[in-house]
Amino acid sequence: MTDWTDPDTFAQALEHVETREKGNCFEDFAEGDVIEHDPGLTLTKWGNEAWMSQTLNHDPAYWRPDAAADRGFEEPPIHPDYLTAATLGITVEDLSEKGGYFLGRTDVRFAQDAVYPGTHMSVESEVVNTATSSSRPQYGIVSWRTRAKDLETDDLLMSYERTNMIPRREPLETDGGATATEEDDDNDLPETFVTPEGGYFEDFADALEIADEENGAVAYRHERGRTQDDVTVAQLPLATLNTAKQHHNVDVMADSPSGDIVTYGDVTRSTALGHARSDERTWREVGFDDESFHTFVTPGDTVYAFTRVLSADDDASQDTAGTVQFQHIAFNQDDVPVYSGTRTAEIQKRSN
Ligand SMILES: C/C(=C\C(=O)O)C(=O)SCCNC(=O)CCNC(=O)[C@H](O)C(C)(C)COP(=O)(O)OP(=O)(O)OC[C@H]1O[C@@H](n2cnc3c(N)ncnc32)[C@H](O)[C@@H]1OP(=O)(O)O
Repeated sequence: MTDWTDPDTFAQALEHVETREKGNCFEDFAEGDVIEHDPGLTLTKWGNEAWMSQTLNHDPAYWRPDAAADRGFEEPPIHPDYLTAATLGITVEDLSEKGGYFLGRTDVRFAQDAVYPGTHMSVESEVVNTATSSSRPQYGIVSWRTRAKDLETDDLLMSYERTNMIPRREPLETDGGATATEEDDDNDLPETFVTPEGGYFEDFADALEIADEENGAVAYRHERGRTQDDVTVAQLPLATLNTAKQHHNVDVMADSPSGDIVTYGDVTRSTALGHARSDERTWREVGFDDESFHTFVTPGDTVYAFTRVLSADDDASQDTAGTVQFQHIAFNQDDVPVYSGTRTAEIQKRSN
């Protein structure tokens, strides 16, 4: 009788059987398609705290009831980064499990003042664009508009537009691109770099004024770094039901360009944002735009953050805050940018 567990026999069996594949290829997406994502996720205090602790988002308003009350929350709410990561995590099985890389995201907006633990989410995505990748004929580029709702009330919680590279079932016959353009080496970095004196709205507004007078920029780096480990690379994305093999299958990823599992883009950006927020008095997160993931982050890499202050506007949802627009750049131990994006946040005023 055949012993199917004999290693030689089993190796032969593996050669002959089909693999029950997961995920969709580029050809499976057509503009206008709406996909309702099956996995549900209940936003838990545990998930929230695991995410925030490991990404160094230690703002007391998300941890302590008294600090939450001071900020106008009923209880410590779900952190906007965890809400964002959990929304995207649920979509991976349908949208990008085939192996697509998360290239970027824009128009990230939060529809509620706060979302609380215990909220059951339902998430859907609409295909808004499909495009040929001129540089990589084995991939296409797909963008989706994703919306997360409260399953019970149907209220919108958040939405964004995300873009991924998605493997084609049939690689396109092209010359492979040759689209590289001459890099423009000219940079127009200012001579003066101003650092705000503190983390209140006025500190950012004052720094912008000084920079303006000196033809400079408000730009600085944050001291903290977070080295990527099993928890950040594999555990955090899996806790959002993100099934992307990039984050947890070392065997498959050994043959990929990164040669290793890679950090979930939302972990990279949330970690950099955590560093930045530790140097400011955040009141509310308003939104994010033009987010890009420039290169891989792998276990052992350290994520640092750099901030540029773009504008400060004395207008917010309440008088005790103003609105600041930042550009945040996450970079690694070799000073290579791995993520960039603009962020709009309400920042507390000093008089508060
Ligand atoms: C959740 C998840 C996965 C999932 O979801 O399941 C993850 O967390 S995974 C981890 C986070 N992620 C990464 O680790 C990727 C880091 N990144 C890279 O490693 C490199 O980026 C690359 C190897 C992928 C490509 O490398 P590269 O080929 O040198 O890159 P580029 O030439 O810049 O871009 C190629 C083509 O993508 C177009 N393009 C770029 N950015 C955008 C954008 N923002 N919007 C629309 N189109 C864009 C570009 O316009 C070009 O288009 P063409 O092919 O037509 O020229």
